[in-house]
Amino acid sequence: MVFIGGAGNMAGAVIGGMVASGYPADNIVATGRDEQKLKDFCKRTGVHGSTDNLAAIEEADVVVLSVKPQGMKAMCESLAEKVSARKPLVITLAAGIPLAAYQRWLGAGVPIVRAMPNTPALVGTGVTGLYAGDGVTDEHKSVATQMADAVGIALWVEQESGIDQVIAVSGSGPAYYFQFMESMIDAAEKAGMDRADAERLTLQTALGAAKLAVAADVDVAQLKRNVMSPNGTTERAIKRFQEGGLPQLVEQAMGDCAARAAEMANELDK
Ligand SMILES: NC(=O)C1=CN([C@@H]2O[C@H](COP(=O)(O)OP(=O)(O)OC[C@H]3O[C@@H](n4cnc5c(N)ncnc54)[C@H](OP(=O)(O)O)[C@@H]3O)[C@@H](O)[C@H]2O)C=CC1
Ligand SMILES: O=C(O)[C@@H]1CCC=N1
Repeated sequence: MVFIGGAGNMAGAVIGGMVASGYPADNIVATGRDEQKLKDFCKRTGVHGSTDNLAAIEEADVVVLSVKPQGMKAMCESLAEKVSARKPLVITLAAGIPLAAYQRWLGAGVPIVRAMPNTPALVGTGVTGLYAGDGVTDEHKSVATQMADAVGIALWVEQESGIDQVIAVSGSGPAYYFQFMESMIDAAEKAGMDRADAERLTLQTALGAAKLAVAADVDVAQLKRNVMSPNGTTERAIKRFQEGGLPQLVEQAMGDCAARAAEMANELDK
């Protein structure tokens, strides 16, 4: 499996998670332009590295594309001849680029899966949304599912627009939680707590809440009520969140996120 842009944030997290889960590092090649960065990454993970994309994909059955959306067209066009001749399974991790664009850039008939992972893949708790284009076989789907399962949970969506919904929930979602944690840490420090203590307590609380929510047989609304004593402290805090419009704000932010993914598709060089 060859990851183009493999030492980057997203592919690096997927590769790190795959290797940690037992996938043989020897079967993975990461490519990049920055030789030192690639070297450090390969040393850390045990995978092979190359600064030559064309040489790296020479015999690849699976090519994972993980460069920034802005660099995707040029990168695909540079691989097109080889990819359209050999037709490996191409899995793209990019947000905001529709399958139709890859078909233009790589040539028709190449099996392409759009995958939308998230960075918690690095610690095996990732979420990957998947969408299969034309010509993707069950065998291809099982390869993509295996990659996703190795680093967390997978969800196949039926419509390509489902990928934008996945981005709004889980692709970008880790950053929403990091923002919330950052705000809690800042507030606790402002209130007089030592920053390191604030960080430790905030992170453990986030971890505990997520673990409890996954394990519990009641929904998150009930778990929230379980923390709220009538006329107690939590009720006062939650009232402030609700009066401040947090639920609406979350809905708007997720809407903006999905809208940005759709907008990015219109900004592509044709
Ligand atoms: N970050 C995230 O949480 C998520 C990102 N994504 C998607 O993943 C993709 C990558 O994002 P992210 O990892 O954040 O970005 P990064 O910039 O961290 O990673 C991109 C990598 O691509 C490499 N690269 C760029 N051009 C080339 C090229 N021509 N040949 C080989 N390698 C190249 C860069 O290497 P070098 O520095 O050596 O140039 C860099 O390491 C994006 O398309 C994004 O939409 C999807 C889900 C979540
Ligand atoms: O912010 C972005 O565009 C990428 C896609 C999902 C998470 N990061």
